[in-house]
Amino acid sequence: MASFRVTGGTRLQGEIIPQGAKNEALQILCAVLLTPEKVTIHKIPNIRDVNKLIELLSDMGVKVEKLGPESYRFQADQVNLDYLETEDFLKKASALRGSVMILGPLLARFGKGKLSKPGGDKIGRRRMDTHFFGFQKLGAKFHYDSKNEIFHIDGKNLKGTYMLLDEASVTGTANIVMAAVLAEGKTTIYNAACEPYLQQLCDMLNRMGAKITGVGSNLLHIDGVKELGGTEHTMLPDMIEIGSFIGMAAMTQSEITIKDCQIHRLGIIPDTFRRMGIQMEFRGDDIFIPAQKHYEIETFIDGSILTVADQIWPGFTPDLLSIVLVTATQAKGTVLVHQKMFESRLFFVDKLIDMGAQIILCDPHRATVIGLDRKYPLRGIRMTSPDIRAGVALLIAAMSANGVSVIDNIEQIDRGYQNIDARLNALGAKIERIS
Ligand SMILES: CC(=O)N[C@H]1[C@@H](OP(=O)(O)OP(=O)(O)OC[C@H]2O[C@@H](n3ccc(=O)[nH]c3=O)[C@H](O)[C@@H]2O)O[C@H](CO)[C@@H](O)[C@@H]1O
Ligand SMILES: C=C(OP(=O)(O)O)C(=O)O
Repeated sequence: MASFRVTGGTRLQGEIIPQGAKNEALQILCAVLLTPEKVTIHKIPNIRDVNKLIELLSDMGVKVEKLGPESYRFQADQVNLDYLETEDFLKKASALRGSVMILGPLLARFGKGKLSKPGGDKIGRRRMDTHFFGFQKLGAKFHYDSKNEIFHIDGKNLKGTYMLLDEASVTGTANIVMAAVLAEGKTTIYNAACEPYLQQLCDMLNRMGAKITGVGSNLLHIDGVKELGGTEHTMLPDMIEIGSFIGMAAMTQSEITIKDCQIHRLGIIPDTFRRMGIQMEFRGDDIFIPAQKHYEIETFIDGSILTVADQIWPGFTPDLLSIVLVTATQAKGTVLVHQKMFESRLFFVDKLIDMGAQIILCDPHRATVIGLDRKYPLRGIRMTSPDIRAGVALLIAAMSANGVSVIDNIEQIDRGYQNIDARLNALGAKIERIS
């Protein structure tokens, strides 16, 4: 297990380019299985989860050609379905959450799919019922081998239908859309998730010949087609990384410019950080954040405590709540952070409390942060990163703290943040990777 040794108290300065979006990449990479033709993808982040998925695709027989540091070409013209029967496949697939999205394409194109329980963050219950209900509505048969924790899905000749999803699951919607594009007839998906990741996936599928309308809304209409062709696709900048950099700049009193953010695709993210008192300026498509000694959290109009809660898109993404929370620890004012979706994502606050932050964990879903307004800096400590976003929140806390911190289990951070130590050190951070 590797660790970061972080010397706190340094200010960052300069420009940083966000990586391609992790959660978009996981969807887009799975979609290459839908066609025997070549698919070229740009701005693929060089992160653990994405690299594991590329390796899995390659082991399944997909031809993978690296064209440049962030560009690859894939061709799934000879997928080896026998590989799905191996222990190696089950083990590799269960190493990340995103692997679940190979099921939709496999079902659509080959009439069957199989997967062991996917990995990803241990942030509470992460059910997958929506995925399988959707496949079943399209006519597939689902079987769960509970002893070995293996999901089986079978069904040739999928038929389009109407479905109302029981929840707007992000990966669930992606999976069902990828199964439905090759089903016969019309599929309507209501209560679909509509994150930019999904908009990008649908746009890419349409370029491959799919017929999807309603993209960006929670009502998707899909006219099934017989086959899909190749295409070229470029990933959006990672909005979670952008939000992480905004919080990091505020906490460390740094002046940074986040380049090429595609601001119009960030939804409510910039406004949410503004409500935390963080100044930012849009300069074309860059976000400039000035060094700020103080930032004051707004109250609601009636004077009551601001609540920042997660919601399905276009609400505030749950993946940035840990960043909002850590940023609030040095703000002036109070905020209630309400993590509705996951029940184990706020427990990392005990580490921030050890560092000197004033936080009351009201229950597993809600934490009240009383900002210190920099009257007392956080203290460096040794801690473990429990999940990807808490990991970066702890990194931000350590960068702002007095003294040295050690963060263990940084594999969690490496899952989703590309070369983060080197990129931040280039701006003046002092982060050392130790093993
Ligand atoms: C690889 C990937 O893309 N992972 C993202 C994806 O995970 P993932 O697709 O696994 O998450 P889901 O959208 O399925 O669900 C997230 C959680 O929220 C709950 N839920 C979901 C929808 C809803 O309307 N109400 C509700 O309570 C679910 O039961 C689950 O506990 O979406 C999550 C929610 O944005 C993000 O945190 C993950 O980073
Ligand atoms: C929870 C996350 O990832 P995963 O779904 O891959 O665990 C995340 O990206 O914040």
